[in-house]
Amino acid sequence: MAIRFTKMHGSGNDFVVIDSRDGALALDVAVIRAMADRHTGIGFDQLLSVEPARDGSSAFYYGIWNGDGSPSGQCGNGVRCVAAWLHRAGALPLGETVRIQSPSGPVAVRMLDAHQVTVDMGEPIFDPARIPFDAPHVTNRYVLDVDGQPVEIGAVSMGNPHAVVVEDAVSSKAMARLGPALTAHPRFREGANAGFVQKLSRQHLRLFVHERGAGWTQACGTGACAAMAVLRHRGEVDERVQVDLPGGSLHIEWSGPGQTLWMTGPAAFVFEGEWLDPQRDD
Ligand SMILES: N[C@H](CCC[C@H](N)C(=O)O)C(=O)O
Repeated sequence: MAIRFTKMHGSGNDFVVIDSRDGALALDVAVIRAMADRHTGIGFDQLLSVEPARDGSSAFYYGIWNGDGSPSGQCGNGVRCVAAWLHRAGALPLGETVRIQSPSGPVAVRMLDAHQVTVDMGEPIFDPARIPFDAPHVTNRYVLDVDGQPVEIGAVSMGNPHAVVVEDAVSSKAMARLGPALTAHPRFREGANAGFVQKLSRQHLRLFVHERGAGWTQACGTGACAAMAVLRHRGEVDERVQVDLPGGSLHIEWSGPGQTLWMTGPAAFVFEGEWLDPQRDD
């Protein structure tokens, strides 16, 4: 079966976007993993499907799968690309705010221009039971045992689970080991995206993320939201923060508990193509 797709990226976090507004898409894990392969497939961090709305108040629903085939509840860079894709398809006028349903709930997107998107990401969730993260109650800091070593983290959900390590200078060797270890830590029973954030000032962060289901990525939108939210919750950053990731910068705005968090950043088109089922013999 041939599947048409659009290749996109948000600050270097790359995606395949598939039009399933007719609701007909049915992909199994094996096909997603084959498409994700950067040698024998298309290559992507996540696959995003644009589907008919599943509730009365959203314009569309979008599905999210990591390159390893695992599902996710939210994708910050991805939903900006879905918004730009809808705009290019004539389904989202510039400046109009539209609700898009995701597996973890609705977000609201607005095209500032053809390549910059601002997203109401909802309120960061610190309740361990909703992250999910194994802890008796909410605190600003948790200490995990990683291979016998104590590691201090913040834990938060943006519709997907995040472990945030705040370090002044994370050695790349330590980070290379800690990223996968935190992603697979048993206290995150559904896994976690592991962010390593350096505070350059109260308005400026540098972030590296080892993503659940995708590994180290050029950028992680929910990771940028999570890192800012953890530091804001500790009172260590202002309500408007620039987050620099290897692939680009995102702008996060959150005044605090009870308020919604906004993320603004780019969305870029790369190419369009057709996935040919590798089993086809023609
Ligand atoms: N790996 C994530 C999903 C993609 C998140 C990231 N690409 C973003 O921009 O937020 C997870 O399994 O929760």
